[in-house]
Amino acid sequence: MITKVTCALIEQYGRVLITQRSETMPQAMLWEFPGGKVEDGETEEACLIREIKEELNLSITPKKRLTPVVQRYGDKTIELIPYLCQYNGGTIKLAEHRSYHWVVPQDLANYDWCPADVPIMQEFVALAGEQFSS
Ligand SMILES: Nc1nc2c([nH]c(=O)n2[C@@H]2O[C@H](COP(=O)(O)OP(=O)(O)OP(=O)(O)O)[C@@H](O)[C@H]2O)c(=O)[nH]1
Repeated sequence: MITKVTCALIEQYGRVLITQRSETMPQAMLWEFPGGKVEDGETEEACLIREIKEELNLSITPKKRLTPVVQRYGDKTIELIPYLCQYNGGTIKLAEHRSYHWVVPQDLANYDWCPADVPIMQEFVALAGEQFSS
């Protein structure tokens, strides 16, 4: 069975929000785009809005679906579904994560990522590059 997991690429002032998983979470200490598992009967967008409120206390609007990544972790397989998201408001309060950074696209490759996030991070960097060259 494939578990659907959404993740949010929340942009503000040319930076994107990334979060570091805590010592006690699977993929401990690695960086990710925040999000979580889609519940039964829930849309991907509703899942993101709920997870980002629960985990970070932020209000967002999902704007554009990027390319999903299927990743095997041991005996579990996830489909990680990324969305570009608009930040609407709120002050970050970390409920689960160890830390967070607002990062410019050219610095994203310097972080130690969850394996599933690497292609998503690269797609985002390519999109950000297009914006500046047009
Ligand atoms: N949220 C999130 N999870 C990710 C990312 N990349 C990645 O491999 N995962 C994996 O996706 C799975 C689900 O993540 P999660 O644990 O945050 O989800 P959740 O809070 O809804 O679930 P839980 O309450 O059962 O732990 C984990 O195995 C996690 O390691 C990512 O960018 N964001």
